[in-house]
Amino acid sequence: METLPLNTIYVQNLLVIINRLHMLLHSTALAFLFYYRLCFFFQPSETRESHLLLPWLLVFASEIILSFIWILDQAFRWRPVSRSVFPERLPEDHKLPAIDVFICTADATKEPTLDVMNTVLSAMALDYPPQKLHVYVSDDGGSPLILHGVREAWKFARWWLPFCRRHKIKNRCPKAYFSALKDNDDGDFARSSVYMEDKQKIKEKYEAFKEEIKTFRKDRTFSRDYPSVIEVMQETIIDDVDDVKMPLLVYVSREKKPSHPHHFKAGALNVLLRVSSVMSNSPYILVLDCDMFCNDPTSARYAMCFHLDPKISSSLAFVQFPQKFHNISKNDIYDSQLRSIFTLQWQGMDGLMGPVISGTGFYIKRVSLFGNFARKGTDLLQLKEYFGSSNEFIRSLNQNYTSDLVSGQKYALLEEPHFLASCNYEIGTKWGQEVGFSYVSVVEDYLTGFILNCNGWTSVFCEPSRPQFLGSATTNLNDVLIQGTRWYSGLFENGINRFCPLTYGLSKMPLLQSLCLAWLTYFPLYCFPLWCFATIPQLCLLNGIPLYPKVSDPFFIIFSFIFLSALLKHLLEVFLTGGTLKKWINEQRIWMMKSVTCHLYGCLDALLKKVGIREASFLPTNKLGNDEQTVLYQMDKYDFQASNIFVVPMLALITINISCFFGGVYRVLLVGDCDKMFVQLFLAVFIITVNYPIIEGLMIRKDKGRISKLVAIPVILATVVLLAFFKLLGMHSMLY
Ligand SMILES: O=c1ccn([C@@H]2O[C@H](COP(=O)(O)OP(=O)(O)O[C@H]3O[C@H](CO)[C@@H](O)[C@H](O)[C@H]3O)[C@@H](O)[C@H]2O)c(=O)[nH]1
Ligand SMILES: [Mn+2]
Repeated sequence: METLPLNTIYVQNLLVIINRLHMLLHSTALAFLFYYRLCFFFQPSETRESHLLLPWLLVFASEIILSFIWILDQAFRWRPVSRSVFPERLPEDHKLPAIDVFICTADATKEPTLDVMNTVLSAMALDYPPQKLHVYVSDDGGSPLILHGVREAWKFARWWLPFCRRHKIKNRCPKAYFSALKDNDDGDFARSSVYMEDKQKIKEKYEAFKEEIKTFRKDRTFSRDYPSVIEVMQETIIDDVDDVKMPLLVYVSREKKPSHPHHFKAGALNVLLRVSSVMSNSPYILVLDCDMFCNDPTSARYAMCFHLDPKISSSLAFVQFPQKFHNISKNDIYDSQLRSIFTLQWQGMDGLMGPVISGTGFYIKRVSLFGNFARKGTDLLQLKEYFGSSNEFIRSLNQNYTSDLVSGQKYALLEEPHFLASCNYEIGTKWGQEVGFSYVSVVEDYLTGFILNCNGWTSVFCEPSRPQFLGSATTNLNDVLIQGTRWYSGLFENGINRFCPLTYGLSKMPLLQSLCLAWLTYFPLYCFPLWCFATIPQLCLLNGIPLYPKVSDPFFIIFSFIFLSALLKHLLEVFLTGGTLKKWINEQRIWMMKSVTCHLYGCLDALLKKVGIREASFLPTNKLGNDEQTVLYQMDKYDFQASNIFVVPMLALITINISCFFGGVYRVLLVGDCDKMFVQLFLAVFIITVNYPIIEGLMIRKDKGRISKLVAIPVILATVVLLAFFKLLGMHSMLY
C-alpha cells in the first residue's frame, strides 16, 4: 500500500533521560571545579598552598580541555535515535532507481587481490535488479594483478550470481560463504540435495578461480607514471552458463604522473564519479573500501527505504551503514571496532542532521556531491569552470541523460572516460573543492560529510542487526597507531582550517550538529591533558607540591565525583552496547595509549602541515592478516613490536608514574602529609593499574610481542636520571 511508511524512527527515550540527567550532574560538578581553580588563582599569593604556579596552570588547562571535549561529546548524547525499515513495501523492481558501486583499491601488496575480488563479487551479488547495478573498481596502484583479478571475477560471477539467486544465499561474499563454520547460511535449502550438488560444483569453480588469481604473476612495476586503463567486462565468454543477467563491471585505473598530486582516495572516487557519469550515471552510489565486503545482500533495498521516502528524500544525501569488522576479538584490546562511534555517536548524530560519511558502506545521492551547481544556472561556460571541459559529463547532469556508451553497447568508444580519468582534467575546475569528494583533508569522508551538512543535506544511519558490510580492522598496535595518526591529523586539521565546525559550521547548521562535528575534529586534543596528567601531578608528588584539595576538604568530593561520574558513565555505555567489564578497561587503556602517542603525532602533523613543513600522506592499512600478530590479538596480548616512536613515550610515562609513586610514598611517610597528596598518589596508582600490560610486556612476557629490553633499558635509565635531576631541582627551589 502506498500509505505505509518505508521506515520508522524512534527516539531512545530512556537513554535520553539518563544522558541528560548525567549531563546536568556532571556539568554542575565541573562548574564547582572551575570555581575551585579560579579561587586558587585569585588568592593572595601568601596564603596559597603552593608557590609554584606553572603546574597549577598546566593542570587547569588540562581540565579546561577535557571539559571542552566533554561538552562537545554531549551533543551526541542529546537525542539518540534508532530506525527500522520495511523493504517489502518498496515499489516493484522495474521502478527502483539504478545504483553504481565504487570499490577502491590502492596497493596490491597490502590489499590481496583475492580479497578485493571477494568484495567485488559480493557487491555484484547484491539483491537488486542486475541491470540497475553497476560496479566500478578503482585501482590506484595500476596493478595488472587487479585487472586480471577483475576479469576472472567477471567469469566466476557468471556462476556465482545465479547460484546465490537460485538458493537465496545470504552470505554472498564467496570467501566468507565457503569458510563459514556452520552451514547456517544455507537457509531452508540446507537439506535439499540439489543445493548440495550445486554447492559442490560452485566450490570447485571457486577453487579454480582462486588458483587462477594465485598463480597469475606479473612483475610489479612500482611506477607512479602510467596512463589510464579502463576496461568494461563484456559478455564475450559463451560457455555453458545460459543467459545470466549480470551487472555492469568496469575496471578503472586513472592516469598518474609523479608531478601531479593524486589526492589519494578522494581523487580516485572523483574519477569514478566522472567516468561512471558517462557510462551508467546512476542517481545513487554505494562506496566501498576494497576490504569491506557485503555481508548481506539487502543493503541496497534498505538504503532505498530512505532514499525513496518522500518525507525525507529531498534533503537526504546518504544512508550510512556502520563499519563492522570480521576480525574483532571478544575483548578487542585496541578498540579496533571503534565501539563508541558506531554504536553510540552515530545514533546521536542521526537524531540531529545525521552522521558524517564513514568512508565506506554508504549509499549517496549523486547530485549531492555536485555542490551548489544548480544555482549557477545552465550557462555552459560556468558549468565548465565548475566541472571541467567534458561536454559529455555536463550532458550527464541532465536527469534524462542516457549514455551512448551503455545504451548503444559501444564499449569500444572509451575516449571520453579516458579524458575524464586523466591527470589534467581537474586543473582549473572545482573538483575536490566544491565538487565531489574533498581534497582538503586526508579524512575525505569526514570533510565531505561536513560540507554536505553545510549545504543543508542530511543523512541517516541504518543499523540492521545483521551487519550489512564487514571489513578488516587493524589489529596490531603499530597499525592501529599509524592509522590513528593519519586519522587524527586529518581530523584535527579540519578544526584549524577554514572549515572549523565552531565558526564556519555554526553559521550553516544547527548548534548540536556543529558540536558533534567539532568533537570529531578536536578530540585528538586529548593528547595535551593526558600528557599533563601523566607527568605533572607525579612530579609534584615527588616534590611535595599539592595540586588537588585535601581529602578533608569538601572540594575533594567534587573531584572524586567527576572522576567516578566519567568512569561510570563510560562503563554504562559499554554495558548498554553489549560490552563487558574487560572491554571497558581495554577502552580506557587504549584511550590512554593512543592519547599520548597518535593523538599527539596527529595534532603535530596537522600543525606542521598548516605551517607548510609537511605534506599530506595516506599509507593504506595492511589487510593481510599476520598469523603471529592475529594470535596475540585474539589472546588479548598487546603487540609491543611497534615502532619506537610509539613505545618510547609509553615506557617513559609508566616509568615516571612508578618512580614518582614510590618516591611520593616515601616522602609522604617521612613528612606525614598523606591528606594533601592523596589525589596525586591515587592518580599514579590508577595510571599504573590501567597500563599494567606495559609492565607485563616488559617484565613477564616472553613471546614475540613483548617490549624489547634493548629499547626499554635506555629509556628507563634516561627517565630515572631526569627524574633525579628534577627532584634535586625541586629541593633546590624549595630551599631558596
Ligand atoms: O591513495 C589511495 C589510498 C587509499 N585508497 C583506498 O582507500 C580505502 C581506505 O584505505 P585504508 O587503508 O583501508 O584506510 P582506513 O584507515 O582503514 O580507512 C578509513 O579511513 C579513511 C580516511 O582516512 C576512509 O577513506 C576509509 O573509508 C575508512 O575506512 C582503501 O580501499 C584503499 O584502497 C585509495 O583508493 N587510494
Ligand atoms: Mn580500511
